[in-house]
Order: sequence, then structure tokens, then C-alpha cells
Amino acid sequence: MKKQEKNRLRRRWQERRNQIPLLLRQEMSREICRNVLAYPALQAAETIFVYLAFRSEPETKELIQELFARKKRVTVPVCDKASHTMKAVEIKDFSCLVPGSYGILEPKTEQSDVLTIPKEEIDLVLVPGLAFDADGYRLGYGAGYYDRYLKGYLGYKMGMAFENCMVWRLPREEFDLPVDCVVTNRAVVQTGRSCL
Ligand SMILES: Nc1nc2c(c(=O)[nH]1)N(C=O)[C@@H](CNc1ccc(C(=O)N[C@@H](CCC(=O)O)C(=O)O)cc1)CN2
Ligand SMILES: Nc1ncnc2c1ncn2[C@@H]1O[C@H](COP(=O)(O)OP(=O)(O)OP(=O)(O)O)[C@@H](O)[C@H]1O
Repeated sequence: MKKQEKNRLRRRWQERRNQIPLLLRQEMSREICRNVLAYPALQAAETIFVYLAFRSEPETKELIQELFARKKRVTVPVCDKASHTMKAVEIKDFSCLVPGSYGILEPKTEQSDVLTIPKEEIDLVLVPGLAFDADGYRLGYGAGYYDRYLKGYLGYKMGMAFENCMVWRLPREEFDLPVDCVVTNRAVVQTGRSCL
């Protein structure tokens, strides 16, 4: 039941996000990144797990560039499609990235083999989503990658979304894990603990 409802919502929220004109999306993405960079949990974090945007998600390239400038350790997802699990792989620049699972940019395999960073070393995870609710619950693409990754994760979890992708309440299942805050172009919505 919940699954069907989530699938219906996925289509609706994906459509809604796709309808934001590109220029507005880019402008709002820059505002989200500014808000992320100003947030204390980001400033305190040394190792960060950040997604590489695809489809109409808030963009992260400029954010990552600034993380490099601030000497943060940057890791990005590498998916294993068979098990629907992902690992965090360190990148030092953009030159190692190639289209991987689902056409999302990923570091080349040789890089994944040597630069996988253990979950315990990740201070902050920046989480993409089609929608987030007021308690930090999230609607993703429906493969459970982030739910699996965040299970047992003790660091800080920060959602990133356009302000019109915030909703009062999403359907929840037992494996869904909320983020600690959601950063939008307009505000930081505190949904859990406030710092690292
Ligand atoms: N930028 C970014 N990277 C990310 C995620 C994300 O949400 N955003 N993920 C977060 O989990 C993981 C990838 N998850 C994905 C899960 C499903 C589909 C997908 O295309 N699903 C199909 C329907 C399922 C199917 O193929 O049968 C679709 O939406 O059309 C794409 C990515 C890891 N990397
Ligand atoms: N911790 C877990 N262990 C095993 N299976 C899980 C776990 N979390 C989620 N799943 C499975 O993954 C499926 C998708 O979960 P869900 O609908 O919450 O995806 P999502 O969070 O929207 O997707 P994504 O994280 O890929 O963007 C669920 O049907 C569930 O069976």
C-alpha cells in the first residue's frame, strides 16, 4: 500500500521539480549551496559524502569546488546495482569522474578500489531527495540506497532540496531514516539534532 502511494508521489514530485525552469533551478541551487556552506555542521565536518547531481536535483558542482578550496575530504557515491548498496569514494578533483550507474557521474573503478572511505570516517552526508517532510523523512528514487547506507550511520545527515519540494508529511516505512536538517534555498529546516 505505502509502496504504491510512494510511487505515485515520486512521479508527482519528480514532475514538479522538472517543471522548475533551468535558470531558476540554477539560481536556487546556488542559494542552497550558500546555505549549506554557512551551516555549522558543514564547517565542523572534515570528511563529507556529497552526491553528484543528476536529472533536476540541486546542483553540487560549485559546492564541491568550494569544499576542495576549504581542504575538506570529499567523497561521492558509487552504486552497486545488484545489491542496491553504495560506498563513499574520495575524489580530489573532477577529472576522475565518468558516467556510471544510472548515468550518474562516478569515480573510475581504479579510484573506487583504493579510495573507499569507511562510513565511520564520514562526518556529514548531504542527502538528495525528490521531497522531504517537516520531520526530515525523504522520498528518493525508490531503490533504498540511502536508507541502507544511513542505517547505523552516526554522523550528521543533511538533506538538500528546493523549497517547493518540502511537504508537511510523507508516507513512512519502518526502514526510512530521517535527516537531521533540510537545507533549502530559503531556510534550514531543523528536523533532528542541530550539530555534529
Ligand atoms: N545524484 C544522486 N546520486 C545518487 C542518488 C540520488 O538520488 N541522486 N541515489 C539515491 O538513491 C543513488 C542512486 N539511486 C537511484 C535509484 C533509482 C534510479 C532510477 O532511475 N530509477 C528508475 C525506476 C527504477 C528502475 O530502474 O526500475 C526511475 O526513476 O525511472 C536512479 C538512481 C546513489 N546516487
Ligand atoms: N535498511 C534496509 N535494508 C534492506 N532493505 C531496505 C532497507 N531500506 C530500504 N530497503 C528496501 O528498499 C526499497 C526502497 O526503499 P524506499 O522506497 O525508501 O526508497 P528511497 O529512499 O525512495 O530510494 P533511494 O534511497 O534509492 O533514493 C524498499 O522497498 C525496501 O524494501
